[in-house]
Amino acid sequence: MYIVIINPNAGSGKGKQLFEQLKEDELFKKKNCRTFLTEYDGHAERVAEQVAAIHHDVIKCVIVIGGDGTLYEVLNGLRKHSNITIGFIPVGTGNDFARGIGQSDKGVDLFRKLITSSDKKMIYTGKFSKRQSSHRRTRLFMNCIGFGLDGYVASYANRPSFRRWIKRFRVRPFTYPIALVVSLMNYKPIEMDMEIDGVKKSIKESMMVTISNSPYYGGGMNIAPGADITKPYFHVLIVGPISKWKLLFLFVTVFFGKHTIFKEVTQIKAKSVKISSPHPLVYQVDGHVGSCSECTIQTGEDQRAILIG
Ligand SMILES: Nc1ncnc2c1ncn2[C@@H]1O[C@H](COP(=O)(O)OP(=O)(O)OP(=O)(O)O)[C@@H](O)[C@H]1O
Repeated sequence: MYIVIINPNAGSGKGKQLFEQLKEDELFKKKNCRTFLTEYDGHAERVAEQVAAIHHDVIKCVIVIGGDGTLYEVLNGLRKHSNITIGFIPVGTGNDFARGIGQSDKGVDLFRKLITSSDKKMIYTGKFSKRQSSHRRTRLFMNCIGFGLDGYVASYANRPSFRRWIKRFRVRPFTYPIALVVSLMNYKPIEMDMEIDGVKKSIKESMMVTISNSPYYGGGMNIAPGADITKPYFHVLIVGPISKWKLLFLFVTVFFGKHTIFKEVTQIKAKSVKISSPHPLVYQVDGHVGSCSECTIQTGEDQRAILIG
């Protein structure tokens, strides 16, 4: 059985457009895919969880049609069923997961490839656990988790009014760069303590810390050049104190993966990172925004098969 979970709103309506095309596709009709359209934030996760609980032994693959945020939700909905393969058709704003695994096909063609081929990639999913008041909550992620400026940019980019503006002026590929420029205006560096593979590091001032499983984020920014989701370690990037103008310039070079040559940038490979701060830290994880004062991030344990077509 194929399960297809579609976010119709992803990519400002691209999800819905693709669904309309798929409904006319012979292979889609023949395979009798069970299709679910998401209706709200968190719906994809609920659907994936419920469907897997009932049909886990007959599901061939869960195909996600959406952006990285929808993929993140489905991954978490399936977290008790690591044997279920995921297929992903990107129709989002950023599409960084697909870029990271080198998937260039799109739309109906990609759907046909995923259904007819059995080529899979085993990937490591990241895991983060934050302390919220008295309890801990563990979640999985595909691409990256970023603290500080990263969180502010994602939060701005997710605002419905900003998304409407982006759609109106047809500047969707520039969603994250524009959000970055606006967020930077009022941004203040963060203070934190880190523990990287057990080694303590106290950071008085940092613009951002990004822990990446995959090279890209923000719609094609090569934030962790060389990161590989099939390897059991993260690329941790720490940007120290830096002027706002220089940081803007640094972000131009991120598209070419050249930002690591700046003296303010430190890049470390690690399996486990612990972050704590006396102040709430805003973060983004695969485009979802949150805040916490302590977080542990790990990789190397959870593996999952991804259909690559
Ligand atoms: N029907 C819906 N209406 C509004 N929001 C939705 C709906 N379905 C899902 N969502 C929420 O929209 C969020 C963003 O969607 P998604 O990430 O798929 O697209 P995107 O933001 O365009 O792409 P990207 O993450 O690649 O930048 C999802 O994480 C989910 O919480």
